[in-house]
Amino acid sequence: MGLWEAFLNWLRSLFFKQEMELSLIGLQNAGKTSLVNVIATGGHSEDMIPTVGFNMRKVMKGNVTIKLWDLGGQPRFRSMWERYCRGVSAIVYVVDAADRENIPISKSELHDLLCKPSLNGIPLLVLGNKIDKLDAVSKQVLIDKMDLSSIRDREVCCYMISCKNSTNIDAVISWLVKHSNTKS
Ligand SMILES: Nc1nc2c(ncn2[C@@H]2O[C@H](COP(=O)(O)OP(=O)(O)OP(=O)(O)O)[C@@H](O)[C@H]2O)c(=O)[nH]1
Ligand SMILES: [Mg+2]
Repeated sequence: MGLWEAFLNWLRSLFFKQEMELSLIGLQNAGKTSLVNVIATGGHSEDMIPTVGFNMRKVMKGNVTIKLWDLGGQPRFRSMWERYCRGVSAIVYVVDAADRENIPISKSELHDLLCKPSLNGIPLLVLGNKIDKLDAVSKQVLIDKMDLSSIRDREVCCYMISCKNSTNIDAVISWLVKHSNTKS
């Protein structure tokens, strides 16, 4: 970053509240909690405990404070998703790209959620996780299977990531930081 750009960013930070609130959604075992961990500490663990209900974590990235709602993905927790997505700066939807069998369920849960009028217009970041696995689908296949092109009422972006190998996590963080001013 050049000196002038850094100066402008600093100036901008004085006028804009660099804060954002996000919700992490997706089926159980998709890797939502792993994503929070890799964003917060850079670490990955194989044995994770399924999230019961939800967890809240605050992470600082540069001068942006990101408040993350990490929700449980098991069927019994899915009815809470909408409540925790209301008013957030962005919805991050995590999909296990290697679990081909469950992608159709993930798709229908996503589209059911986006139908809710309270979530109108909230930007969506879809993450195909676990691309370190050999049977992970490609980005184009994920976009098709999740029917992302049918979503027209909001900004949609998709990245393929691996929490295990930290692949593309930097792209995720810069997308998030770029969307932090929406609440200012
Ligand atoms: N190979 C591989 N495994 C991963 C990756 N990310 C997460 N996992 C594993 O996937 C499993 C589930 O991860 P979690 O982060 O607990 O999944 P979750 O989406 O939070 O699940 P719930 O809390 O039940 O909704 C764990 O065994 C992780 O180690 C990845 O990028 N690659
Ligand atoms: Mg979890």
